[in-house]
Amino acid sequence: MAITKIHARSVYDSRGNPTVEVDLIDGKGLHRAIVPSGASTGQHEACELRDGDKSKWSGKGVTKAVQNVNEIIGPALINEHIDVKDQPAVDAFLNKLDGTSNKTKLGANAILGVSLAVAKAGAAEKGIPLYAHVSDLAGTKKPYVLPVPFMNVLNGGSHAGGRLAFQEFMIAPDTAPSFTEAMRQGSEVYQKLKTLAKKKYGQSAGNVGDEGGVAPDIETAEEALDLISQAIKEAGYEGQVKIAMDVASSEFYKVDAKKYDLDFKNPNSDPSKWITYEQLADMYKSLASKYPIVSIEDPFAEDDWEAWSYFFKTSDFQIVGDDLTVTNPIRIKKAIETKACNALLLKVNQIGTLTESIQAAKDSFEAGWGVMVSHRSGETEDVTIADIVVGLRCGQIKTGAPCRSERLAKLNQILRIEEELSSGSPSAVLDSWDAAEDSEVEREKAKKAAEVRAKAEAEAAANKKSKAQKIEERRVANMRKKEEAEDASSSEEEDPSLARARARQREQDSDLKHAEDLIGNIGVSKNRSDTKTVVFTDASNPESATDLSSLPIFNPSSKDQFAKLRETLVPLLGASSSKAHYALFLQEFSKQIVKDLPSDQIKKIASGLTTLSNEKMKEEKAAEKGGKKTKAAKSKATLVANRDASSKADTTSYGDLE
Ligand SMILES: O=C(O)[C@@H](CO)OP(=O)(O)O
Repeated sequence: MAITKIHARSVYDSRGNPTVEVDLIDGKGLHRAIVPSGASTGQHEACELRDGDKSKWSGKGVTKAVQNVNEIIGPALINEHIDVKDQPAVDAFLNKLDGTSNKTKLGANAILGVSLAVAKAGAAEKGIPLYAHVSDLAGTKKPYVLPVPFMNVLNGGSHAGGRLAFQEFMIAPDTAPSFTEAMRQGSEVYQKLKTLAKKKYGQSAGNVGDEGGVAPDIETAEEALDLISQAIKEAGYEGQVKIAMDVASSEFYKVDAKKYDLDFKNPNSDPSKWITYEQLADMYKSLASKYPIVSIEDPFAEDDWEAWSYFFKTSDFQIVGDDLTVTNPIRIKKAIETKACNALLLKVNQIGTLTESIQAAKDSFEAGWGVMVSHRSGETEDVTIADIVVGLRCGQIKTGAPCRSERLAKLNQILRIEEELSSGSPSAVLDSWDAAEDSEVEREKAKKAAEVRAKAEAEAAANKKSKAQKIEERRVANMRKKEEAEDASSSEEEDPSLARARARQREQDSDLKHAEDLIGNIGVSKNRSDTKTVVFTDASNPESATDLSSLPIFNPSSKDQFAKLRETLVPLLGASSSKAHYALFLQEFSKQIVKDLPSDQIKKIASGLTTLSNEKMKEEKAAEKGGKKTKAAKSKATLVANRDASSKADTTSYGDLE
């Protein structure tokens, strides 16, 4: 069914900040999606395009993203006539239209709004619920799995004004016999907790944070966990309702010191008390020995890979990657390879399209990971993630406390789905967990299959390589034979000048052949004395050849001569930087050009590039998002916001954190 109209507008999220809403109209009607927004965002997330005009919405306007939908994405997509049921084709088109690796041109918020609206249109055209359409797209097995709701009932870190460093304390009713029952248990524990918090810490402790959790001014994780354990006990669910934490530790990681500062909201925090990742890991293990903790998210900072791998090796609960993996297949791959965690926090706006989100989940499943679908701290009435978690059969969702409508909208949608799926029969969370256990087995099988496939692919690659080598050997042997034959005949009967021309041509051909993988029509070949000859041929006149290696500029030895070489080459090569193949060319080129260096030198070069890439990313983010603050900057804002805070919970400072 053809799309007749795509229209975006700026609406507001749960923090009162502008966000993108997209309406898509086709023969089936109107399909609407609203994009969420994070506060403790990972540095590696896809670009959320903000206007940056400080005179309006403190720079948080999304008019550019809206304009990109209305003027670029909408018309282009309508013109393309892609079937709305073909989500991968739509999302591939959107990515191509954007053309950047992190959606910095059009904005991940603009792209995601369209991607999700298309998904809803696809479901409507098929006449099935969105979760069923997502399930089709992902190829997930049936029966559907209803998720365990991980409810964030106590807020700390950068989501609250108190001194508590850890960001989220969640309850997980994972033994409830149905989603409906899980919700009842969660809501009862939550109400108990609110009463206890107010009793112990005063009326303001009952004020709720961005995600609906209470925010008492407590200092340590133990205090928070004691309070929650007591609420679970008093509600009558001891042993049944478990606990999970999102530490969001990037917020209190001191990059230079490589340490974690649990007192990060105190501007006069004592550096001698900052702890190493090993000490933090020990703290988690000691907490888990006292409280029923089943899952820890972001236990270490987003780039502290060593700490993640250490923790993975030495602990046995669910370790969830959020800022670490940012729903990005490349970072997920790295986390799988380095054995950094065993679960993914899936946030659609971290990557920007439904297809890539599905891929992130599938990659995670294939590695035997768990997947927890997640809201953002800035949410809306849009409930798409409820359908995604059921459609992908993830078995886990975190979407805040059972409080505040933008949180409950998702949980209420799952209640509807449960009703629809069970039609009154006791379909259950327990069933889901049984099914989830089944899927554990399936995941294990899938993991094995993937290992076998990887091995086969590696062998195939090795075979391919030796085949290529054989072809090359055959080519060289044939050429040698031909040369010998030609030399023999030319020495017997050929005109000497013709023979010379032929020899020269042969040399050029050989040079060109050897260099075909390097740079266009520049040839590289080893001559007999083992110095490299580099011959440039003019395609329009093959007789004209220049030996570049004989030019002094290409034989540098002093520092100045190398500088001269760099000044000559950089503008020559850099002039092509906007061309499509440039990045690919550079990847291969840089590999070849450093391959004779010792490993420590290569490492130095690589780390220089990483630093450059980080700086670039920051600049791009600042420019494209209109000066959106980095995590470090946000932490600073937190310190400032709390400098004069009284010992009571300061919920007014939530806004300052953004
Ligand atoms: O840290 C998180 O996991 C999320 C959601 O709870 O917070 P934010 O959306 O602010 O990144």
